Amino acid sequence: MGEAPEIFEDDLWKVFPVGLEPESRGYQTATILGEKTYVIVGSDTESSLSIGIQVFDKSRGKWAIPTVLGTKPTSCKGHSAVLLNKDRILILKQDSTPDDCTWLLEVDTEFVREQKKILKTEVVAWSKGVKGDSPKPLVISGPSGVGKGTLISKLMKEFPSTFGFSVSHTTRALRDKEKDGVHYHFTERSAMEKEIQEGKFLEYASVHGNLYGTSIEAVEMVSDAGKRCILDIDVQGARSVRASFLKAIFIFICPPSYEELEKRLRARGTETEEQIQKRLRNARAELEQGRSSGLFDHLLVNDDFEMCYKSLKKLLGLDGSTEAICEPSPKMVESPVGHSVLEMNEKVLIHCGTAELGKASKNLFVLDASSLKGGAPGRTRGLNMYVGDPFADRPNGIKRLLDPCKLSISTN
Ligand SMILES: Nc1nc2c(ncn2[C@@H]2O[C@H](COP(=O)(O)OP(=O)(O)O)[C@@H](O)[C@H]2O)c(=O)[nH]1
Ligand SMILES: Nc1ncnc2c1ncn2[C@@H]1O[C@H](COP(=O)(O)OP(=O)(O)O)[C@@H](O)[C@H]1O
Repeated sequence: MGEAPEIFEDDLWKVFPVGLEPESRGYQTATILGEKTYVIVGSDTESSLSIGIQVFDKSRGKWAIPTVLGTKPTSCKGHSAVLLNKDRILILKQDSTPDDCTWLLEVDTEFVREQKKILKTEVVAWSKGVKGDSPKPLVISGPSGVGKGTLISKLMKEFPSTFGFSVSHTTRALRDKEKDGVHYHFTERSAMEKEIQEGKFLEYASVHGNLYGTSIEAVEMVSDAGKRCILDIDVQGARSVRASFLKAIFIFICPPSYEELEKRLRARGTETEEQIQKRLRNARAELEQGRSSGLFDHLLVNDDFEMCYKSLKKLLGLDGSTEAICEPSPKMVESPVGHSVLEMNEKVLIHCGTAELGKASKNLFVLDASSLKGGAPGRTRGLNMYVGDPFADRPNGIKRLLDPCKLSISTN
């Protein structure tokens, strides 16, 4: 599927890189941006369920295999590709589920340009397209034993469909009552370091002698479910998130006194004396930074637990008794089963590929890409799809189509 420019028909395949000669490729699209042509090759054979990318630089007459960042889509029976905003390629996967059909390959966005400078190679980056926006995540920090976990658990219990927890990775040992994949992803240091190298983490830090980190996927999975993501991370991590692409609300929890903090840590009984001493030493620096750095939007003192919980709910606008954070839950873009696409002024026309004559006009969808948010290394949000006609607001425009074809298109 997708339009391959003429140049590919004969000439380029003669110089196509080893391993991607015509016989071995399943299907491909070619998208031109300036001097570069991005060839996206998919295969739906069982041995190779992946999408590969090659870049042809016309000015140098050379092919390059770029460094590919971000979570990649799995392959499918075919895809359409269209250049969007002159910096990314919109990919619609054929025959895929609604939550997996829309992907973006960034080829010249700010993020990609930055990565090209750092890595000194050709770089492209994937992100998944998601309909609507997501609620701003909450970053909650504070010294060990201050009560972060207790506050977060209570909030999630009272508002289960509003909040979701970002499950961090850590190299520390599992405590009694903790579950792998629920409280943390307990992992080996070497495996975690490898994933950090691969750009899969939003932030990471060495805390009390162990490595902790938030994967991009951990946050995006909560947002995909339409929930506000809560990150329980240390001050170093909060600083990294502040500097990242993620726009969040930063809350610092303080103890009423250092002595009370020590009392709570001991009463919890989950650490050895040596570990308690280490946590208490670190608490001094954390409290200083948390209180004075200007990093946090809100400071809460956890003296009386119920009072502190009430203050937390108040600042989140949850002091009413019902569960209500009035932000729309994002839904994945739903797309037609088979299609061809064409880009016009930030609107993408998607033509449903049924062969039935006379029904063609009913199968026109418009994807509005004029207010995209986010992007690699996370999700691209703000893609909106509707049935209709992009010229509807023009005097001589084609009549707006309101008759959805058999496919369901979700709206906000
Ligand atoms: N930077 C960072 N810190 C984390 C992450 N997950 C947990 N932490 C922090 O690591 C510290 C230790 O956490 P933990 O071992 O669960 O002990 P606790 O805070 O005493 O319950 C706390 O300050 C957490 O906020 C993470 O993904 N990134
Ligand atoms: N306001 C409070 N007053 C007294 N004890 C508290 C209060 N908040 C939390 N705790 C207790 O302090 C201990 C540490 O709390 P926890 O939530 O595990 O801290 P953190 O996640 O910040 O390390 C727990 O045993 C918890 O029950």
